[in-house]
Amino acid sequence: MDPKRAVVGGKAVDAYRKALATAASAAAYAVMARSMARELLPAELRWAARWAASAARARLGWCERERRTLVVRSQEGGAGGEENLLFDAARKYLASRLDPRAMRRLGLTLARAKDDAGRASWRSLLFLEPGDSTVDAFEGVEFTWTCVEMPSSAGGTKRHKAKKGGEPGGDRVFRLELSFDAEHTAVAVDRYVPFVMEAAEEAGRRERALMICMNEGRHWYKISHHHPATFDTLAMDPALKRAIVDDLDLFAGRRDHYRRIGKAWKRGYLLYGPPGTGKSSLVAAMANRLRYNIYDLDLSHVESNSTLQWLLVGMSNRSILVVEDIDCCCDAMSRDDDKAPARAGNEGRGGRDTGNVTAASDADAPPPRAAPAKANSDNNQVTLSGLLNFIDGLWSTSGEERIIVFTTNYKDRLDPALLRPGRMDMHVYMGYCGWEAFKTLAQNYFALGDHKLFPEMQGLLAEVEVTPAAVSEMLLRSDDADAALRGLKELLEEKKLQAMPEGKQS
Ligand SMILES: Nc1ncnc2c1ncn2[C@@H]1O[C@H](COP(=O)(O)OP(=O)(O)OP(=O)(O)O)[C@@H](O)[C@H]1O
Repeated sequence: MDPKRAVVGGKAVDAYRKALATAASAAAYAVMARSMARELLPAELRWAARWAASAARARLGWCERERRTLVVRSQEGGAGGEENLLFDAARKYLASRLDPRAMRRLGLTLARAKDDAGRASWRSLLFLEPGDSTVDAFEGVEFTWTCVEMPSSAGGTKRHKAKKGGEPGGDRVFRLELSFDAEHTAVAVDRYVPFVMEAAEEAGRRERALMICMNEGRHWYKISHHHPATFDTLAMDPALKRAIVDDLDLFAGRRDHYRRIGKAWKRGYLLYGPPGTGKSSLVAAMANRLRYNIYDLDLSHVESNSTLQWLLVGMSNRSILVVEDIDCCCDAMSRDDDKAPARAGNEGRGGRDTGNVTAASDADAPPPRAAPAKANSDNNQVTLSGLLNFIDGLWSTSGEERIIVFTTNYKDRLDPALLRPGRMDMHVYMGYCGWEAFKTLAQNYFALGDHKLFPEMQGLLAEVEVTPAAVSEMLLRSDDADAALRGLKELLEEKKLQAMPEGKQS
């Protein structure tokens, strides 16, 4: 062995021994001093010494802050009580906040969720292990969540324990403790706890499978909604897309605003443009963004205003009511009304009746004349005014967070009642495929940001009317981007030729 290294090693061992001896004697002195003080000093003097120490700490700003703790048990009122919804919400909220990279130890479990149609799905869920804590910040205040294991006798029935607040399949029961500085009690109770509940609800909504509901008789039939359209995949003018997204986000976050101004929390969009320009895709993108269910109302299957009312009140909150091709519905309703003059003057509820469906604007229609009783008894034919009145009236107060979308290929054919200001809040034109829309499609289909055919494509798209649906169809034809773009170029050239006056085609 190198003698130099042996000397250095020996010195290190000596230094370590000395440090150990010093630490041991310091600890022994401390223990001795504390027991001497306890025996020799009277209680009053000890109390005074403690008081002086804490006063000194307070002066120097070292005072320990007063803390408050809210205990969130899995069952209200202890064992066997009602399930505590806040416990569930807090667990869900924490699951979305816990970061496995930042924590030494975390629980992981599988949770079973059911969608509105009763279909089950599984997802993994992180949770705090007993004895562990995590800190969350809200409005600049630190909140500490701690998971505490409860004595087994306090946990309720075995079945209950396994279901709520317990380890899946086990019989251990936990509670959550939320602690914070006492001065922030109002923030905790008035704002943080509601925020946690809201965030947990939102997390639940994000996980929930979406449904599309179709009417039959007075009922809605639900099926899962898996339309993959999103605002990223929608090919349309970027500024218009941004405006719609902003409008939707503003709407969805405005519960208090709508309450304050005393208006129903609903918003109407009229989507118009040629077939195949993405109106239905836009509705799907809206639903996917907001996590709303879609209610696709087929008015041709609705026999009467009363059926319509049943259907509308049967819709859930946070949903989109869609009436496609509303111009055709208006036509059909107008024709019905022409054929049945006896019904005139008796449509709708609450006396907001126009009687004349073509003049469905409730604002402009003359007051209805008293109608014969017979006419009243069979006046239930569904009308545009019935639909609009109900959407504006009773229905809008029977639920919250509703979006109404009417689509049409022919805006100019619409009844003026539909276009009246305040009825459809936003009119969105879905047009032919322009250069920007094409770039989105090229990106979606082939992850292409650029291509040698792009300059030519840009020129052709400026001259030719082609729908995004037709472009999508050409891009779908091949997995090879070059081949697909060549096919599309041929289609555009052909369309350009067709659009030329006959003499100029060569
Ligand atoms: N703007 C678009 N962005 C992306 N894809 C689109 C767009 N427009 C159409 N498509 C494609 O074409 C298909 C048909 O489009 P969609 O049904 O949304 O059009 P539409 O305007 O609702 O037509 P219609 O008026 O006939 O109901 C979609 O499934 C999609 O693949």
